[in-house]
Amino acid sequence: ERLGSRLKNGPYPPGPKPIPIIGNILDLQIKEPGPEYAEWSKKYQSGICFATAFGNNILIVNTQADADELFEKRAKIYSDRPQIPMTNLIGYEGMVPLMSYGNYWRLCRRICQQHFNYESAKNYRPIIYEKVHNFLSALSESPDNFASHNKMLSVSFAVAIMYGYEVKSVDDPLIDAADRSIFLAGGLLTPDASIINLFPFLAHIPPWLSGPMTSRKIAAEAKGLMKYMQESMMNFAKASIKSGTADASLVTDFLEKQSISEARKGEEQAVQDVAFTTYSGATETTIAVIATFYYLMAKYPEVQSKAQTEIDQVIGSTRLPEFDDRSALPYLEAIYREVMRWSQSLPLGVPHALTEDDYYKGYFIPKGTTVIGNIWAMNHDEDIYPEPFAFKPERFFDESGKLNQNNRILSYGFGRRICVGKAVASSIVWLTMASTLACFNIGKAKDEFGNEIEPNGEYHTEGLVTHKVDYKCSILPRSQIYKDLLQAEKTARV
Ligand code: HEM
Repeated sequence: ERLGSRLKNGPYPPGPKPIPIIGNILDLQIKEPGPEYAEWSKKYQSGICFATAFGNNILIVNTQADADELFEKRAKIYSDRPQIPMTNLIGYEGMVPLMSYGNYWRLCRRICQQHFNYESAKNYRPIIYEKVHNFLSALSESPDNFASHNKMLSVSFAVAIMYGYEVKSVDDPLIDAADRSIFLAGGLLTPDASIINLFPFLAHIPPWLSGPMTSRKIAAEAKGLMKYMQESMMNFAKASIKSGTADASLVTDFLEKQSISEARKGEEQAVQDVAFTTYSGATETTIAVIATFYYLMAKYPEVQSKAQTEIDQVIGSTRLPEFDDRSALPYLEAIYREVMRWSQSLPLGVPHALTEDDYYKGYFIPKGTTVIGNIWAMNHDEDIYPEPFAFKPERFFDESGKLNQNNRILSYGFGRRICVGKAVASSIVWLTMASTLACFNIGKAKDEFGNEIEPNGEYHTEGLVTHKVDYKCSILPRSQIYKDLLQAEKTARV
């Protein structure tokens, strides 16, 4: 049947030769798929490569030009998601990144857009200032607890803007429940380095092969924890409205609106789904980017001191950086772009799926194909980024010394499924970078004999997300003035 389809419709794009029945499963089960798939493009002389596994088709898109053509120009048919049967068992059918391209996704995406677009992202600025300054204060008190402070920054921000909930510590039971649920779900949706996410068929393999009873138990636990977090947060939001203490947030604003006018059918469920999605989408990714930034500042002191000189010249040392300073700090902007290019928290993005048969560059791509935008490959494309493994913010300047036009952050993905929180993410990451460089010198940690310790440069992948492995670095205040400024802010908030 497959051969008949190929003869009738034309060849599939090139790729490794499949083995009967299992297809390319062995080619796909690899530790670092981003670089490996990028190699396929060199080997097969094609920006798009094709593979199969147990009858499921996978298209790997390795170049920006092909991503633009398929995900952007042909967005109408390249915006679905591969359906993973485990999703419903875990109760994650309300997660926006996993939803199929239909009316319920449209409703959720519209809610996200209303709340996270560039203009709306400005409404979150007061909360971003508060959370970033809390983070810096905590760092100045206990710099060795960087990982915990970094987590606190992202989770406390996410639940504040979604539920108006204030996290007091990263050990908050509701945060624990959400994180454990996401961890367990990640293992089920992408066992064996994201295999089920790529090949939904595998979720149907017989019990004696997959041990689904264990999977079902884990799925039930993940679902229970997610429901516990969601319901507790909703109850908190309702109680805070009743007592007149509610802070503005997606959920509290919705509940208040609902009490005075009829909310659209299905909207309450959508608001709940968006809130939990935002928690999971906004936390791990942001944590990974900020951990990478601190690592790179410890590794590249010359980049750090150039940015600090720029900050000192533009802002001086009598106040902390503000969002209105952003356009006056081009070198810092280049650092933001380069950090986002150099490492990506989602190296293969989130897989899309094709809803109709398509023809591209003389190749046939069948309906239902899982389409992976290899962000890693595009961010390491030597034609666009010479010396792609070097950390060089200078690559974002033109010959006249001005920031160049390349301001597209590929790490946010593609087309109609592009990260809907990118304006919010950019704000929180940028302010963290600017404020960190104003307040601290990041350097290599030293051992007991005063020798510098190289920070650990490793990453590890859990599900689709790549995390920075913990490392040691030294974080020292640049001056008493910043310490006093942070202390004054903290006192004002209390
Ligand atoms: C630096 C941090 C972040 C990175 C690198 C990132 C990256 C991504 C990527 C690669 C996708 C998939 C795009 C595609 O399918 O082509 C995505 C989707 C998504 N992101 Fe983000 N993200 C970040 C932060 C955030 C934040 C802060 C929010 C919420 C405020 C958010 C909400 C979402 C949602 C809801 C989706 C699903 C969109 C859909 O399927 O329609 N993300 N993100």
